[in-house]
Amino acid sequence: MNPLITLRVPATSANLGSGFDAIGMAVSLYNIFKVMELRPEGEYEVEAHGEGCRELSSPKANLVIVAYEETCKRWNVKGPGFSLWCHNIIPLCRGLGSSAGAVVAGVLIAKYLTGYEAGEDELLRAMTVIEGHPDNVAPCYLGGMVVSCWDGQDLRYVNLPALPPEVLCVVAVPDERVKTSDARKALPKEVPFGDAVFNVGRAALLTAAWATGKWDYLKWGMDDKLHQPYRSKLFSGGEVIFSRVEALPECLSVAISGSGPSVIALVKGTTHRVAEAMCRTFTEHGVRSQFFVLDGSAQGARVDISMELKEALEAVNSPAGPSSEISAARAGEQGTANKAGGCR
Ligand SMILES: Nc1ncnc2c1ncn2[C@@H]1O[C@H](COP(=O)(O)OP(=O)(O)OP(=O)(O)O)[C@@H](O)[C@H]1O
Ligand SMILES: N[C@@H](CCO)C(=O)O
Repeated sequence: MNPLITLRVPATSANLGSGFDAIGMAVSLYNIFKVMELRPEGEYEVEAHGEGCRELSSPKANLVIVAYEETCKRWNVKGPGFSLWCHNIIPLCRGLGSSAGAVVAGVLIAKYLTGYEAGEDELLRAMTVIEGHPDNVAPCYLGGMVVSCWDGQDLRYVNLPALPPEVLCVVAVPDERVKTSDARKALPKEVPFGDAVFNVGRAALLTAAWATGKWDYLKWGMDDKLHQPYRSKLFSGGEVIFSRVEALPECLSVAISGSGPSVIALVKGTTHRVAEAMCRTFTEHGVRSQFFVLDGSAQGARVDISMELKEALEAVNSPAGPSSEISAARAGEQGTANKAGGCR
């Protein structure tokens, strides 16, 4: 059966050190979501593969569906239920924006299943309200490197130029999870004035250096005193990994990716020594890890709408609802609800 809607969303690395809650970049690792068929309002099925497939197979626990429902409520529109097929490559709770990818997908599905006329600004606002901060959802939706500011109601955002091909992102992902909500609880309620001033300068330098290609300034520009000193204690090896990786001349800069525990290094030149130093640090602290060498100029969310969507929406919105014969035949083709395959 052809999907009615196919979405591809990139992973994102937020903060980049100094840009807490404001700066983020899309990287070339993608989740795929497919809306396979429509169902009556409030009825969902999920077939999840890959990362977290067991926990994400329950519609109630699946953030794509939660975000879809919240968006319909925000826009005060009724949307049909649907069966969702997902292939998740982005590791969960590792600081690579898995939740943002799910939120972006849920909001976009709401747009296409309800026909609500939301432009780019409203889509990004709806995504930010659900995620709580814009620095993952903005690059996930728009692609590339994005600077964004959110006051709880309005959002301003600017895309910076993409990383040049000679600068790559090495991301080491340890085999332990840190939920963003826990990583936020580890932050202090107040910070010394000097630390705030430190970060203003660093974040300004980061964006100016990025805009003008002064990559050698990243080591300064990505330095941070607002969150990394507190969060590096939350994962094994976090307190030593930076100094080891920064010592390598090919490493331009290193930061906790998002709320951690993954660590991202921007590298000019060969990547293997940086990847090896990161993974060795995790191994020495008793944690297995994997690494990815990623492109930091990834495209944002991509949506493909099938020709059959209009017809399917008309059928589900008709007073009789979807024909039970069609539903039965499609359920037979698709297999049982919540079927999980290729689980990791
Ligand atoms: N592909 C997905 N489909 C549905 N829900 C997802 C998916 N990926 C993540 N989630 C939800 O998001 C939660 C993880 O969000 P969390 O913000 O803690 O981590 P993260 O987004 O991976 O990291 P960070 O925000 O630091 O980049 C999961 O526990 C799950 O509830
Ligand atoms: N800015 C967010 C990104 C992770 O979602 C944080 O660091 O908590």
